[in-house]
Amino acid sequence: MPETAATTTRAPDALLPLLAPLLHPWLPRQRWFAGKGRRVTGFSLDAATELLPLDGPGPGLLHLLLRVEQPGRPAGEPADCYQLLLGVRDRLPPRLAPALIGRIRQGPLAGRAVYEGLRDPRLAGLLYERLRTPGRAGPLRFHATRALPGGLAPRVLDAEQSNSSLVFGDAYILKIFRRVSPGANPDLELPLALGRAGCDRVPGPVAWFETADATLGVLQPYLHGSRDGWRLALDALAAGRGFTAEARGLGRATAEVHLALARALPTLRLPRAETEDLAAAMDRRLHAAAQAVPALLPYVPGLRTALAAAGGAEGAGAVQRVHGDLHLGQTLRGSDGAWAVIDFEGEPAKPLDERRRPQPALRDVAGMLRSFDYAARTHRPWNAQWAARCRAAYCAGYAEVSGADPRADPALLRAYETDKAVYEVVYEARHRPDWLPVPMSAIQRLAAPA
Ligand SMILES: Nc1ncnc2c1ncn2[C@@H]1O[C@H](COP(=O)(O)OP(=O)(O)O)[C@@H](O)[C@H]1O
Ligand SMILES: O=P(O)(O)O[C@H]1O[C@H](CO)[C@@H](O[C@H]2O[C@H](CO)[C@@H](O)[C@H](O)[C@H]2O)[C@H](O)[C@H]1O
Repeated sequence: MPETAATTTRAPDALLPLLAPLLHPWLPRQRWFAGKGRRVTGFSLDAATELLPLDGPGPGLLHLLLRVEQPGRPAGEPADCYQLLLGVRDRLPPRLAPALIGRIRQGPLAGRAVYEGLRDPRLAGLLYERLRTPGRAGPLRFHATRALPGGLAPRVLDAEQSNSSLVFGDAYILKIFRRVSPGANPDLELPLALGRAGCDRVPGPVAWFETADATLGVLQPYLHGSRDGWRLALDALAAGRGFTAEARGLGRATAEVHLALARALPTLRLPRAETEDLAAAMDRRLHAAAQAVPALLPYVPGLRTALAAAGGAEGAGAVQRVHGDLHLGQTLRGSDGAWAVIDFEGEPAKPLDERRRPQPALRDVAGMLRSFDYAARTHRPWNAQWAARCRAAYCAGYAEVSGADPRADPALLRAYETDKAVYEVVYEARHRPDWLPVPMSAIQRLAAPA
């Protein structure tokens, strides 16, 4: 693969002391920073690539794979690795002032402003140009599956969540993974497989970039004019409208995706010992969660009972690749009314090999059922009936396409809902403490006898 332009891979030892004082206060404030609530005790660099020189006349663009040391890491596990794209300029134009991270204090680059490179259209445009022109830049490899148009204006998507996304000319969206783990990211792997299986519910990747062992970013068609299921659900609630037709359509779309994943990738029937392992893993997650969020402690015995069903329930052993973090915010309804499913990364807090493991398709169904509950709970007054009707319509739509009604295995569904609600408690405690009561109300329900 050709080196597509002059690229310097900086000696990390020289850069890190200059950047560390700036990154130290900035990093924990980012929504996508997964290590919230734990001190940052040090940094190291896996790679530092100058996509544009830092000491040239124009803005520099520095790509970093940064390891962040924090206490409490299990023995033998590496520190979390984050992908950063830093802009470096002498003078920051006023429109980029909000993107400032800090100014370098010493060395040959002293006085230069370091800022979020993705917020600079010039630098974001350069990244897109790299994707259009497959090749290498230091350790970074760029791939494209088709010819892509040039000259598309970039903008950052402000709905910043676990990752960062850039839209180019309302034609393509580039997701930059923030926490990077070795292995194929399912957000590239699954949409590619779904495309091969002829599933048109998922926008297919048209370009991506990676290192030898990790996926770093994926470009896919931007569904211009679409609205996400979460916003649509909240709008319906605010207007006092039901959402059952939409929920049924979502159930149908989920089943189509599951059927296509089962065609494209292996499905398995696990022996009882292995389903017991799945249930044991849920139990371990519950205990870890209760340590992290003590409010869970009184509910642990009841939740354990609900989780145990995952070991022995009827359908527990039928597993396949799944979405892994399905909720209303991962669905988009186009102007034609058709639903698309996005973000196949799985739960960002879980290790990659766990996210890629085949699981019962009910895991995704349970995720979406939780989401209807979330939407209803964020509305005042709480509209329990609205959620119940959506949940029933979603399951009915799913059954119409797949031939299997998720409600036929209530104990298994409840186990997966419980696992999801436990995950949500930890997620909210870390990222949005004000939202903690939402999954806690589900915890109370799920911990009570069925
Ligand atoms: N193909 C797409 N077309 C239109 N909007 C999209 C598309 N993919 C993602 N989005 C928008 O970007 C947001 C973030 O994307 P997502 O994949 O969920 O990222 P994250 O992993 O950061 O949660 C979504 O909520 C959605 O609004
Ligand atoms: O979309 P992400 O991959 O970043 O997923 C994470 O963030 C979600 C919130 O943005 C979180 O979802 C939870 O909140 C939603 C409402 O904001 C709700 O619809 C979901 O049902 C609920 O799980 C998700 O869990 C987390 O992984």
